[in-house]
Amino acid sequence: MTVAHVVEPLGSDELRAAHTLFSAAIHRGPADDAGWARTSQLYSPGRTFGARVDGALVGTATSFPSELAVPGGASLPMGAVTRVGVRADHTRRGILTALMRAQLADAAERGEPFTSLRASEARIYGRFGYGLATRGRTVRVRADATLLRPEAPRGGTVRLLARDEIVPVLRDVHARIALRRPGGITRTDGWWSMAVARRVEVERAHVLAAVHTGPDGDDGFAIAYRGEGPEFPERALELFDLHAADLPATAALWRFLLGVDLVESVQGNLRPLDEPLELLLSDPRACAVRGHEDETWLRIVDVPAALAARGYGAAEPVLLGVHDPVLEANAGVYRIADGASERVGPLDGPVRPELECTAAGLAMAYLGDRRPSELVATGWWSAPDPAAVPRADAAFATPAAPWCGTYF
Ligand SMILES: CC(=O)SCCNC(=O)CCNC(=O)[C@H](O)C(C)(C)COP(=O)(O)OP(=O)(O)OC[C@H]1O[C@@H](n2cnc3c(N)ncnc32)[C@H](O)[C@@H]1OP(=O)(O)O
Repeated sequence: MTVAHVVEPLGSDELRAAHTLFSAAIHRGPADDAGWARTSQLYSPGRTFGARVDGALVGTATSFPSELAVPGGASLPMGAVTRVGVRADHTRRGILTALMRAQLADAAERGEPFTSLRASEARIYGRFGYGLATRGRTVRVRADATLLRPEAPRGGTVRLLARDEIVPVLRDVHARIALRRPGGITRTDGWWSMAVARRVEVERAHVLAAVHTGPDGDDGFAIAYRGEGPEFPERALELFDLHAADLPATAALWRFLLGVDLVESVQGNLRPLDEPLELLLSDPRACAVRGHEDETWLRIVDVPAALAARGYGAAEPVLLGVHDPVLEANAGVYRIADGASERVGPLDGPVRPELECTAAGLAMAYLGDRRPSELVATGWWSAPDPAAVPRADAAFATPAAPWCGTYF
């Protein structure tokens, strides 16, 4: 059943109501004044949509401006979509569909070639062209710094930050290093205020924040809290954030965390799939992998711009057909050759594609998370010409697993 609804951008005077609606949709109460003062900063002017039925607000979605690092070193504007919710008595009537369409049209108008989000449930966003583009793993490491192999990279020095240094220092370090890996995104001041400063200043929580200094200055950091809740054993640290420019800095930060007194384990959620913890440890079993989860879902809003912006591995040319019923301007046949991409015709034109995918399927390979061959094998892509599959694998290959590392 669909109902008559209107979707439109919300003014600043309606953001608190939108946030309360979202909070209720995820079974949380409304923010108090102090909480709202923090959390409101994630809302960027003009980027929140509301859906109304008979004048009443029944659905909302917002985004904040960010940049996304793509393979090859470039980064492009991206809308970081968050706080999506529909009132429980209005679900399954097309409200989210209308919000998503409005938001994607808005991103296209703003010239943002991507939107990205973290999904509360994995079945929601594929129909709008989102594909699972980065994944992570949850690891629990026995806390014992002597477990790091003597030959493991040592890095430079690690220092703890005072509470009032945490946000200003880490914001700058993150901005310097976040876009080195495909999938990395920039954070707004509103993000820092909501995600970190709130914990430090409003909740007065104990925060262990450490910075690594390498040969070129500060190049990595970690934020950890005492793990709370039934999933954490006694004396566990929960690693909220660990970004580093390279492996020596990563190893030094882990060595530091594993050596903190009165800590028996350190749990990192959604760590990069290729973070080589087991290779750094003398006892690889000290690192228990507790699960793999989806991290970010990517919507390629402007396929020609996105395909042109990323780098490609050395490969013979590939003709890729992209289908996109939601954003039809993306549909067409793209030729990827000599490290570049161009659209060479419509899907029903004389240039026949060797491989075909949807926007969601393309997003799964775009940052390097999945190889075209695995997507063909599992039916996400089709291969009218199977000989093109290894060529596509070589073209889309990336040296590192894509990873975002920012919760939004
Ligand atoms: C980025 C983020 O903020 S993630 C947080 C998302 N929000 C939540 O999870 C809060 C709780 N849930 C909700 O608010 C709503 O159920 C939403 C936003 C997930 C979906 O809103 P709705 O208005 O019900 O979606 P809509 O009616 O447009 O659904 C479109 C299609 O998606 C399907 N769908 C929607 N939600 C789900 C779901 N959770 N699981 C499976 N299918 C779903 C619908 O069945 C429908 O399919 P159909 O066209 O074949 O009938």
